[in-house]
Amino acid sequence: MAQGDNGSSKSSSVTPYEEALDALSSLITKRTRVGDVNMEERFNVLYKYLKMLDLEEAISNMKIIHVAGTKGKGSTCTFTESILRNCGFRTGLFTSPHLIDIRERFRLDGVEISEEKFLVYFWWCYDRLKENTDDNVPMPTFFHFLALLAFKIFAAEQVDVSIMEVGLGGKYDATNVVPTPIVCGITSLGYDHMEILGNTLGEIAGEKAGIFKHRIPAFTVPQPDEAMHVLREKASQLNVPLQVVTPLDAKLLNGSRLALGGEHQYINAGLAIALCSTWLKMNGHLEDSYLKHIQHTLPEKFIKGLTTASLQGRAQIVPDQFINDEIPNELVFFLDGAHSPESMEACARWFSLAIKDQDQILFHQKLDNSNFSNQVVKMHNGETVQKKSTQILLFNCMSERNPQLLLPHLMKTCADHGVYFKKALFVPGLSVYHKVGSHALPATDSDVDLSWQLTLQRVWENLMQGNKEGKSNNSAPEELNMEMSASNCEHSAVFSSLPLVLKWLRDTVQQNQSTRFQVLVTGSIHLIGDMLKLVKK
Ligand SMILES: Nc1ncnc2c1ncn2[C@@H]1O[C@H](COP(=O)(O)OP(=O)(O)OP(=O)(O)O)[C@@H](O)[C@H]1O
Repeated sequence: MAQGDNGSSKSSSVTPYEEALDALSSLITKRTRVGDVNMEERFNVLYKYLKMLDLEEAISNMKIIHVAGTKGKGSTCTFTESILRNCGFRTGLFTSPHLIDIRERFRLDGVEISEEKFLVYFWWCYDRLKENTDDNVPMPTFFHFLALLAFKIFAAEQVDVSIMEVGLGGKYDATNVVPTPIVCGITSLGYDHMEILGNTLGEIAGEKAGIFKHRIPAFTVPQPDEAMHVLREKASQLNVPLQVVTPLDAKLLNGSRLALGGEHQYINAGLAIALCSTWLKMNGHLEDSYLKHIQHTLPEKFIKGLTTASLQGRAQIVPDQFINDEIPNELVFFLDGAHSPESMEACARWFSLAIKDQDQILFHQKLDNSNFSNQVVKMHNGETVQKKSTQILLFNCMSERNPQLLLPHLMKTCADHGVYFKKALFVPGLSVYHKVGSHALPATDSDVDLSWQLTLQRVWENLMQGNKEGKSNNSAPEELNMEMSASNCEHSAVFSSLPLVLKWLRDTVQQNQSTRFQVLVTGSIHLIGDMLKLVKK
């Protein structure tokens, strides 16, 4: 029987799945900072766990694609999985973090693992580790356990290819126990997790290049010189043939669109194509000559993979279901889990283009269906007015991040595209980051500490003061009633919870029927997960 956090037995109302999540939560420890612990020593313990789980041989036989990087790992892995699945292979995909359910991290043939299978493999690993660990070799930490579980699942399910996304860094990441991957990929590098990985791009690149293995081919995307220099140096030390892949040329998709939105996805797609073609070649499925052609034409199965892949919370557009029944498309959420300066820019570019695209789509819908009046709205007094779009920012980021870096990148890139936010809303996350399952939800809304959100608000208001010329191009609504916010300033507001934000947005939409609200939700993948839980109910 699993024990609760306070040591008491769980009541019988706890489902087996919740019971497993409770056990998983017990493995969560505070994140290690450099100097706290010997990273190498901690990494090396993983080999003991592999032995306990009898996974050593299975891992060395797996046909693994291993991907590290700062931005685009999840997207690159998702494209890679989708391409190889469409080529007819059984796939296993391990990614992080998850948005709503931990099982999103383990996909078999493109679908998250079923609860039944998860439970079987979970307890198989957990129980064995419990039996074999002690004070000298304690239970693995949360992420170590998840990576071990992924290896177990993919081995037992006998997938043809395992695509493993590094959780953090590379060299000492739990996924790096793989001895001989088929091919490695390094996505776009930038500044993130500097407290753990180092302060320069060179140091960060060095950590990520820690996934390179002797003579195993590796690919990367165009990188800043400082990072590329280190990647090349590390590659040559290990005789790794390292190639730089250019972004996918959109023309190769024969008029279709990439399934994941944003210009940056062409970089990730280019890398995914290189990883897949190398994996196919190394496993005897592609001729060399064919690989040369791939620069000029893409096989249909590759196109299908790239245009049907799916990943939640990255450039995802979700119309609010609640509003939609009555007034279509008045409140639309643009969700993107960007949380580093570079990804903020990518996200801002995507949002700025996507809102224009959305207006286009609605305009065409109107032409196709004369009853669907989305550009023009009839007011209570019978008057018809032209509908306007207003942009709202909904933001939160973890306190380790520097809002002085993130928010200016976001504001400037949007402004460069002529997009100005009517209001920025700051709100704490709903779930507790370091818990899973029912533990992830706080017991009560009261006593929420809003000091971080008030700091974010100050940064935003200062930016707006310094940017007076960047006036809003949204002419409506004139007044937004911010009654429910904890702190209302000229350009922003702080709310104490996401449900309150959602209620305020829905009320505001009702009160401003001539306006379409386009809400960019970003800054934290956890915020995106919380938002999806609320709006997709
Ligand atoms: N090649 C890229 N260059 C810059 N930004 C990118 C790129 N790819 C993705 N992004 C941005 O990063 C966000 C996260 O994308 P993705 O999940 O693919 O990356 P990740 O490396 O797995 O990130 P995480 O740090 O969340 O694990 C996206 O929502 C987008 O804003």
